[in-house]
Amino acid sequence: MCLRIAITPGEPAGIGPDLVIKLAQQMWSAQLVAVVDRTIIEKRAIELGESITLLPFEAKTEAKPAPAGCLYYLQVDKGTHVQAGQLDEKNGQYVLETLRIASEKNMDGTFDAVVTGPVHKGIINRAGISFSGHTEYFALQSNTSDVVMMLATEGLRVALVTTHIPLAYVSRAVTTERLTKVVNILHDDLQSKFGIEKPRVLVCGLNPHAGEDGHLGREEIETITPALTALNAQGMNLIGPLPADTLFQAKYLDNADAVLAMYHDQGLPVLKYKGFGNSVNITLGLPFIRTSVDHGTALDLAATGNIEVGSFDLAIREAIKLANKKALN
Ligand SMILES: NC(=O)c1ccc[n+]([C@@H]2O[C@H](COP(=O)([O-])OP(=O)(O)OC[C@H]3O[C@@H](n4cnc5c(N)ncnc54)[C@H](O)[C@@H]3O)[C@@H](O)[C@H]2O)c1
Ligand SMILES: N[C@H](C(=O)O)[C@H](O)COP(=O)(O)O
Repeated sequence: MCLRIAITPGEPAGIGPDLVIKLAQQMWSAQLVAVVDRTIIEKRAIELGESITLLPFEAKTEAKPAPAGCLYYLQVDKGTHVQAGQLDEKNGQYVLETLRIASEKNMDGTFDAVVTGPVHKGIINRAGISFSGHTEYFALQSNTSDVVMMLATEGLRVALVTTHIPLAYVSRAVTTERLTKVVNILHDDLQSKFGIEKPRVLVCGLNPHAGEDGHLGREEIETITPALTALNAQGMNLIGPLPADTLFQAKYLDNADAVLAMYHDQGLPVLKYKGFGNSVNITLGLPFIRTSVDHGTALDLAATGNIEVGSFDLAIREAIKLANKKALN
């Protein structure tokens, strides 16, 4: 069976189109379908000096991979002219529309997964649309109340209790209810998607030194420890809350399947320091498979050809692997 994978290149002024063009130079085992305005790809290919043949996607025909140098596309009309490196809010709605279509067509079974290129959250908001990230957007589109952001690189997986919220809101967002839901989603997906029978998860504290017995904050005593105790009583293997500044060392990580961080910049800088460009972002708990790159729009590099494709390549491979596993179950 040939899988069908939707690819959203993301912000058109960023490196998403470049990544798609470069990765289409090889033949994939699945049918990759870019959800995009074809003129963006054609123009960027000329700017990069790459050749690419675009093939219209037809859902009714049998899925088959495109030959190297070719790419299937599903047309979505852009809002305005695209200049590499120059954000334009008139394309904000266009970017969102590519995500909406990818989501809808994953929900209806047209696609087996979606791999997203980087979007610029700021310009979408400037277009008048409240948007904090793909993770939250896909949750909303698929009517899923709770999802979990997890990034993975060789030897390290980091999942987050909270995602794209201001730091000032984090303490209030780390509730027993949210922790319980996140741990359950993480546990289930580590088992079902990654084949880990009894996941062992290291859980960070929220405060410096995990609160230092309450002298540096009480969230560990009042919220995190009781939640972990209750979940461990149900048979989970959660270790923590541990001081986040010292848990990221081989001594602890070698025996762990994932780290659960309380907030974005507690866990992701460590993950990206270890594996930037070679990591994948996976949304857990969604009704469909979604992977993404570990980097942003890199506006400074659009149309230069001077980009690393490692993370996008990994995101596609991971999506294919997860979709194959799902198809076998
Ligand atoms: N998956 C996503 O949609 C995603 C992920 C992260 C950030 N973002 C968004 O991207 C925008 C820009 O964020 P930023 O400037 O913090 O991060 P960035 O990743 O765009 O850039 C950080 C640095 O890394 C470099 N870089 C990034 N990707 C690269 C690649 N593939 N090859 C070579 N160099 C690369 C850039 O040139 C820059 O120097 C923000 O709006 C942010 O929210 C989106
Ligand atoms: N938090 C992600 C990262 O740092 O790589 C990134 O902003 C993308 O998030 P979404 O997948 O929710 O867009």
